[in-house]
Amino acid sequence: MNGALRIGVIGGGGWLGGAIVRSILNAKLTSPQQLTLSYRRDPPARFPGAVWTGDNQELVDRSDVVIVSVRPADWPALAVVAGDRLVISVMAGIRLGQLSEQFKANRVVRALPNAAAEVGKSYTPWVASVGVSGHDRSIVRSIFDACGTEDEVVNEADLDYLTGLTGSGPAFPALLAAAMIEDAVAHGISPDVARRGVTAIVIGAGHLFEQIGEEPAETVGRFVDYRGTTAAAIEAMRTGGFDAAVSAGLAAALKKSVVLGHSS
Ligand SMILES: NC(=O)C1=CN([C@@H]2O[C@H](COP(=O)(O)OP(=O)(O)OC[C@H]3O[C@@H](n4cnc5c(N)ncnc54)[C@H](OP(=O)(O)O)[C@@H]3O)[C@@H](O)[C@H]2O)C=CC1
Ligand SMILES: O=C(O)[C@@H]1CCC=N1
Repeated sequence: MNGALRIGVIGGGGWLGGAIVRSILNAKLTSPQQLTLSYRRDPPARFPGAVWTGDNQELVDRSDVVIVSVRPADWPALAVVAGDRLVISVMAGIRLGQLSEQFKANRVVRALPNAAAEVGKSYTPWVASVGVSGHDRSIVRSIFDACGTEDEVVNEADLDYLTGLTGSGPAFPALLAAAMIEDAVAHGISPDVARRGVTAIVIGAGHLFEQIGEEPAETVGRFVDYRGTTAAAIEAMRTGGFDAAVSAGLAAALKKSVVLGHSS
């Protein structure tokens, strides 16, 4: 990808939009001067050299690629014409057909990064409309590879499910970690030690999956077979409804993802 690509990010000062901009700049996909970012209220004091505007049509006109990163409830108010530009939405729930119609564009991609984009460790599934070319696909890959890893998926139903699984995903180890820290502190462990220990566990488990390539289910099975403290904990957690709670949570996220598209 060359540095001349003109990229616009609608909502570029937000949580996810800002994380994508930082990743794009770190990867040198473009220069600050070729970036146009939009805000709603006040121009954020971030990304020196980039052009900030409150006018989204100006952003579109200055860009070859337009990333849309406003909340689903705010996107109906975005009355811009993208024409032949590549439009990449990272909004949960909003469908390709809705995007094409609203932005009057036929090169449209629906992607779902996650909060780990802030540290270049997002996983981003994405799906493209029929008008998206091979060259467009390489642009999409380069943007989301800059944020972590990515996969093109085959249909929007997969993306709806993955919105709840990987889009929401960093919150789930955080939920487990928060519960573990709370339990440790309740047992008299100092909050610092509890936090350091639990953080090391989350990172260590991730590295085991990534570097050794063991399936998580195999890890669990190895510990269950060991018949020690871990097996006792796993069996008590499962008896307490752990697997059912995870399934119920992911079903709720999927439902919300579909509802977001219908209600926006
Ligand atoms: N955060 C996450 O972990 C993830 C978020 N997403 C998706 O990313 C999108 C953005 O979410 P997130 O970054 O968390 O939300 P934020 O609220 O942090 O960011 C949204 C930004 O959009 C701005 N904005 C709203 N309307 C306009 C407008 N008309 N023109 C220009 N800017 C506008 C807001 O400005 P202001 O502050 O002035 O209102 C805000 O800065 C959502 O659709 C969400 O579904 C997807 C995956 C993960
Ligand atoms: O919670 C949310 O709605 C956003 C979209 C997916 C992940 N975070």
